[in-house]
Amino acid sequence: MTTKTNGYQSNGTAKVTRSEEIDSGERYTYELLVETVEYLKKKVPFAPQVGIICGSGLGSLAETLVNSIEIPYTEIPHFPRSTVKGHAGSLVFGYLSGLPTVVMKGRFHYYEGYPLWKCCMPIRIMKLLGVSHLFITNAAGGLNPKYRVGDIMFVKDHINIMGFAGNNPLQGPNDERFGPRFPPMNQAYNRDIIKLAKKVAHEIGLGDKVHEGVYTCLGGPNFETVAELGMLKMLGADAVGMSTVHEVITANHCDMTVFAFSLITNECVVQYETTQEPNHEEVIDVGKKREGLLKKFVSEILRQIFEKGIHN
Ligand SMILES: O=P(O)(O)O[C@H]1O[C@H](CO)[C@@H](O)[C@H]1O
Ligand SMILES: Nc1nc2[nH]cnc2c(=O)[nH]1
Repeated sequence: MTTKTNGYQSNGTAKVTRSEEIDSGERYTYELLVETVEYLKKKVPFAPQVGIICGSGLGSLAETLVNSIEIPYTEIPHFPRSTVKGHAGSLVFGYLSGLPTVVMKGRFHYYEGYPLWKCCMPIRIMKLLGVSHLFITNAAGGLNPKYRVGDIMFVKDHINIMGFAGNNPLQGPNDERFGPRFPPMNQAYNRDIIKLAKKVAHEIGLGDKVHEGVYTCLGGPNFETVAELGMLKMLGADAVGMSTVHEVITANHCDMTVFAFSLITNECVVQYETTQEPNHEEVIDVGKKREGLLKKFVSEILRQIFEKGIHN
C-alpha cells in the first residue's frame, strides 16, 4: 500500500491520477523539490545560471540554445504537465550567449486547474539548480492606447489582482530556505536591466516598438469584459494577461534577479460597438511572427547583462 504525498505516492514511482494531482492541496516540500533537482542534475552536465520562461507562442526562444538537452515535463518527477496550446511542455538546457541556461518551453496557468504554488514550482527548481537571473516572457493584451500589436512592454511593476483576494503563490507555510515570510515587492523588476533592455532594443532596431509599463494578471481563462478592462485601466494597468505575476513573486522571494516583458498580441477591446474579439490563435500567431527579433533581443540583452555584471 502507498500513501499520497504532495500529489505523489510515497514509493516514489507510481503517480496518482491527474485529477488527484491537480486537486491536491498539499504543498511541495523542500525535500521533494530536491528529488526533482537531483533527477535533472543527472541528465544535465552543467548548472544553469539563467532561466527563461516562454510565453504563449514564444517557445521557439529555446531554439537559440547551443548544445541543447530537452527533457519533457512528463519525464520529470513531480513536475506539473502543460495543457495549453502554444506551451509545448519541456525544459531545455543549453548555452545562450555563452551562458548556461534553462528554458521553460511552456508554463503553468491558474486556469489549467493548478494552484498558484504549483504553477510556480519550476521557479524554485531553477533556483535550486543555480539560476540567478530569470527572464519571464508573456503574451498580453495591450490596454494602454499607445500600444500596438507586436510591441513589447518591459514590465516595470505589476498589480496582483488575484493576490487582493488572498490568492498568492507564497500563501501557506513559509520555508525560510527559499525566502522570508514577508518579502518586499517594490523592487521586483530589476531597474538596471530595464534600462539596458531599452538600449538593446534601439541597437537592434526595435526602439520605436518598446514601452515600459504595468502588467496585471487575471485568473482567466476568459478574456476580459469591457467593464473589467475599464476598471483595470483606471487602476493603472498597461497590459493584461493570465500569468507572470505569481512567477515574479516566487522568484523575488528566493532572491532571483528578474526581468520580464510582454509581447502585445492584441489590443484590448474597450468599447461595446465593435465585432472584434480577442482569441488565443491570434495570440500565438503574433508570437510566431515576432520570434526572430525576440530571439535576437533576448540573446543580446543576456550577453550585455553578464558583461556588465548586473544583479540585485
Ligand atoms: O501569459 P502567457 O502564458 O504568455 O499566455 C497568455 O496567452 C493566453 C491567452 O491567449 C493566456 O494563457 C495568457 O496568459
Ligand atoms: N487576460 C488576457 N490575457 C491575454 N493574453 C493575450 N492577450 C490577452 C488579453 O487580452 N487578456
